[in-house]
Amino acid sequence: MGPHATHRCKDCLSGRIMSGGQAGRSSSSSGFPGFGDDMADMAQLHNGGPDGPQAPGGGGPSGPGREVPFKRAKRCKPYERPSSVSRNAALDRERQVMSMPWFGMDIGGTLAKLVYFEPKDITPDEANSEIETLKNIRRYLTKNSAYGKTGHRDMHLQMDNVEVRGRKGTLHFIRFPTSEMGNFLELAKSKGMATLVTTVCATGGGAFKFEDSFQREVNMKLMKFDELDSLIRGILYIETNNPTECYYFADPTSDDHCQKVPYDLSNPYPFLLVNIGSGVSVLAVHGPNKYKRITGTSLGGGTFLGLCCLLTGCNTFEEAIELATGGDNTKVDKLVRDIYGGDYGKMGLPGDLVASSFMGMCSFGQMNTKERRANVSREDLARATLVTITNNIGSIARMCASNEKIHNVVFVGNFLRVNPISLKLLAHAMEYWSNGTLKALFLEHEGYFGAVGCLLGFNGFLS
Ligand SMILES: Nc1ncnc2c1ncn2[C@@H]1O[C@H](COP(=O)(O)OP(=O)(O)OP(=O)(O)O)[C@@H](O)[C@H]1O
Ligand SMILES: CC(C)(CO)[C@@H](O)C(=O)NCCC(=O)O
Repeated sequence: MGPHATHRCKDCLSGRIMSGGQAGRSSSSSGFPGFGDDMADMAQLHNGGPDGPQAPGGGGPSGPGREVPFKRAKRCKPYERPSSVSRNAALDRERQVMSMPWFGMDIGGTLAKLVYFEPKDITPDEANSEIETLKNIRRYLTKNSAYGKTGHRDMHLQMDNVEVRGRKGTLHFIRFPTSEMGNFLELAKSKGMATLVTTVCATGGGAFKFEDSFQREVNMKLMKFDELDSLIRGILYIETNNPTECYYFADPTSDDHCQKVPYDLSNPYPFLLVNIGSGVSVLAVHGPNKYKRITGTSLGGGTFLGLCCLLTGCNTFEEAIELATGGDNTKVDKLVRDIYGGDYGKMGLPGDLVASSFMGMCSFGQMNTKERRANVSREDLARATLVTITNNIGSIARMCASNEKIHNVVFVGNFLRVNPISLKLLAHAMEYWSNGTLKALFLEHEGYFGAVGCLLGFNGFLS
């Protein structure tokens, strides 16, 4: 589609974006088959530290001041024979983590993601010696799809017959709002978790925030992992284990011809990774242990949900997306053609491009603003909010990809859950504004990679 063509896709409307390895299988000294000792290196390599103060301009992308150039992998320390005390502590750790049940948890700003590994290769001896509590927990998790009022198992994402830490089994994917952590811990307690000696692998900000509550309420130790290390590790693992994990959209703007097409991501590097959670992190990934966080923005999925609730009175993400699906952002936004009467041809800006988000709502925007406001529905407001947030993220992603000279842009995070409008908008934007040189890629397990990555990890834990 050329710059002057009209953008007619109902999913995108005028929401065009402006301006725009394989997981290791080797055995390792950790004793966890499938994982090398690369996590420790990874922790040293990445720029995972806190970002420093918010850049001026508030919600915009965190600026170049936050960039930290690639650090070279530190050389391994010369081998020192571990003392018997530290050896015992390490063995203790390993024993705790290896004892079932195996969970990986990513406790984010909005959603907590819990990945449960159900072993399917249990020997008769093991089955006999397994305590009742453990059997009950397994039954409870695998036979239900809802837990309490707000916990859900995403059954369509379940992965059977996978290998984790040398065992064969099934991965189950469960989520609940982080705000319900108190109830989650209550539930875990009521199922007898506190009677098991358990260490849970955990990541995300909540692994730090809720560490004491886990210990106090359910006698669980958290083995903490960095969220971005875990994210990448999880992506590589799931991509390796699911041949249809990665896809792109062919013809994203066409209602009739738009198609989801599988994409082979087995040689992924380099790629730009855009994680759209409550906030957004943008990473340049050059190898399994080699990445940097380029930038981020606080205008993310949390912003969409917050603004949408304020503007429309809706209460859930699902409701917000449903409203947006029936809305028209051109009733709310000001388009290039509202300013130019048509295209701004010299700069390649088509008339149906959003020139200014939400400007149609403000008093100096239009002569007939009052009537216009009266004509705007909740659906239109939801759509405009979704398009605004998506466009902004797309624009940042595009600039980062071009600065880093990277062509594949992988979008993940739960903002993309049940959200084909944003998926297609991002797909179109990457392609259109790069003259076809950038490709937007998406992954089926959207928001679960961090939880999977830390379930797999052992080396590289933070404490
Ligand atoms: N059922 C849901 N409830 C709330 N938000 C949802 C839901 N489903 C999808 N979302 C969207 O996903 C976003 C959270 O995504 P995700 O779980 O990837 O991030 P997070 O880990 O909570 O946040 P962060 O990584 O920034 O700490 C929400 O802000 C919202 O836009
Ligand atoms: C703070 C995190 C990393 C928590 O997951 C995420 O919400 C984020 O990347 N926020 C954007 C922060 C910024 O760079 O402006």
